[in-house]
Amino acid sequence: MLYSTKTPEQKRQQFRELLASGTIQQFPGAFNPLSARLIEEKGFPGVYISGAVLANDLGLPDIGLTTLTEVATRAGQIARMTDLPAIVDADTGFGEPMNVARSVQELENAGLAGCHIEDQFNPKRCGHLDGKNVVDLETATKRIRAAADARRDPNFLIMARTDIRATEGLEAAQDRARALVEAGADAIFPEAMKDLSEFQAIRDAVDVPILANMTEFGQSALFTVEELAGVGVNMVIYPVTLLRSAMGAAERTLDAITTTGSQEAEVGNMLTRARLYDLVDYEAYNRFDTGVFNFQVPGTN
Ligand SMILES: C[C@](O)(C(=O)O)[C@H](CC(=O)O)C(=O)O
Ligand SMILES: [Mg+2]
Repeated sequence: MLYSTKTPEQKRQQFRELLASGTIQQFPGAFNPLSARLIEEKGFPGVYISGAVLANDLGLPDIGLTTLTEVATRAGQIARMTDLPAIVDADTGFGEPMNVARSVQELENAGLAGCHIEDQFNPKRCGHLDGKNVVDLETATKRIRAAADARRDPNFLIMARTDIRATEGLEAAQDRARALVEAGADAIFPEAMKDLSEFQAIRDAVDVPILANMTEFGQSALFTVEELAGVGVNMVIYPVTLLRSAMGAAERTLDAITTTGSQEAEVGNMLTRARLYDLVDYEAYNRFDTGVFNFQVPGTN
């Protein structure tokens, strides 16, 4: 009821244990707080919060237009609706290394279990598009060092994302991944890997957990969780998947209303009223209300 029953510290500890478990972890992307509850109910171990989704949800393209305040607020709303650890996409960290330090503290305050910070130039773009630029090694490592030094909870996970594969190739990505770990990264997100052997190459380069981004319509094929586990990937995200599904469903329903004059044809695909009430834990609020209001004050009647 109301919100998570676990503290952010407990969730960060839980996240560290999941990553150390030796089993690959699947984190679907929540597009709002309610979808985080659905992810938890379906048995997933954690929630991803995508920068692309946060931007697109506001009707904006994913080019670094969202502010730290917007991202921390929305990510916090999502994180507090679930007992699962939630990690957030912090883009380039919202500025210079000093800003990155502040960003990490704000995301800690918002109850997140970790974040990833990438080595793109600002304005950044989706990692699966052409025309990306990455910052030099010194700038990239300074961002990560600032992030790692700024956290107060040692379990808050700092993941370094590198976009360098697209511009300088796989060996450069291996070198950069090693340098980012050296700078304090707890995990590596190698962006836009072309095939499984590339994930394997990153696995061979570093000892920390690595993440695979299974975003649709991108550079990587949609590998199965078994395939990714086979090359040593520790966690996989489906960042925009639920937003794409939900918006696809919304478009079909709007078209049905237009073409048939009613939404009737789509009702079977909708979450029922009962399921929706279930997700918001309606029943528990009823019980709470009854408990509060059904009492007698001794001696007054
Ligand atoms: C993972 C990602 O950074 C995101 O914001 O979700 C995006 C996803 C996408 O645009 O499909 C990315 O840059 O890969
Ligand atoms: Mg992003």
